[in-house]
Amino acid sequence: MILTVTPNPALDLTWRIDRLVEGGTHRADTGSARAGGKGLNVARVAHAQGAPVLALTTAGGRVGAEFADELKTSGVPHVLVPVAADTRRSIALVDESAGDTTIVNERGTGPSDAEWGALLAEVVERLPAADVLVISGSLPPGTPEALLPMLIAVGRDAGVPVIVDTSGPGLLRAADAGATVLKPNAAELAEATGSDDPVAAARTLLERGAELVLLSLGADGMLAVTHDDLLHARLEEPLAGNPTGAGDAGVAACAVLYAEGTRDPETVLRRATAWSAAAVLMPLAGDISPRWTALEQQLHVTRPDPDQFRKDPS
Ligand SMILES: O=P(O)(O)OC[C@@]1(O)O[C@H](CO)[C@@H](O)[C@@H]1O
Repeated sequence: MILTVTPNPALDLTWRIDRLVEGGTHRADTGSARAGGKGLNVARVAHAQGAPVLALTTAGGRVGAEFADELKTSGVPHVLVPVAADTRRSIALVDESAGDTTIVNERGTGPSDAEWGALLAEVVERLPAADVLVISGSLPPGTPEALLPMLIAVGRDAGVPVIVDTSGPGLLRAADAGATVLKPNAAELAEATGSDDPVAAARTLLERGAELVLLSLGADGMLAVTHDDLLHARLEEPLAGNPTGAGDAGVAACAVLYAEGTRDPETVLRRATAWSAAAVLMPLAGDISPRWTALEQQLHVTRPDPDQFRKDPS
């Protein structure tokens, strides 16, 4: 079973608009509201592909009630730890003409120490049945620094691989705490390490303890960086659509393979890139298109020159 933990869940609100105009008023058909946050998306994708999952997160207030309702309807197995603070919202405006999406993520309100304790206790209780632990998404303001290392430590103590997709200082903390796989995007990695050389920055995460860094490059595909290899997977032409949740689909692919005992970096990279691309074809985060198998076959996988990913300082 894949156990996902989402420390900062969100009710994902998505609207499709013809064209985003800064400062303009937009009209849209009724939008959708879905229980989101990165770990929820990972669980949804893996569940839809037939993998056993359990999504663990918190829910609180009026927004949390809507979040819980939608999650129940989705059929994704889950456990919600009740919290006092309102669950946050994440707003996605899908610009149909530009083919891109603008996101506003509320920062969220952190649970109390007792509520964090209850979430951690749930993780510990469920871990014996898990084959992999996924910790995904941002950490709400006020999250104790020790929380992420503690979550990773309980996963490691249970003997399961721990996959972490987070941003900010949490990324380095996760590497230090012994996360098995890290999945930053290029901007998150640059921000956390201060380096304009993504491959060198990914290798610093490996030195801190990870065995694999999956680095998403948006339209340019994904890199798999290990201690002794560098692989790049990409499609000939990038796909147009809604990229929200594409990275989560990549994490789901990695989790499914790790849960099955497949840790070969090239296999993981191919599946993660294909599921990410297949997510772009779907209107909402948390879904992937059945075209993923065809996309996987169309991928170009190379051992590139690491310098080609360096950001030109000019
Ligand atoms: O604020 P975070 O946790 O970094 O991101 C939250 C979020 O934007 O990420 C998902 C897409 O990856 C959305 O479903 C979700 O609400």
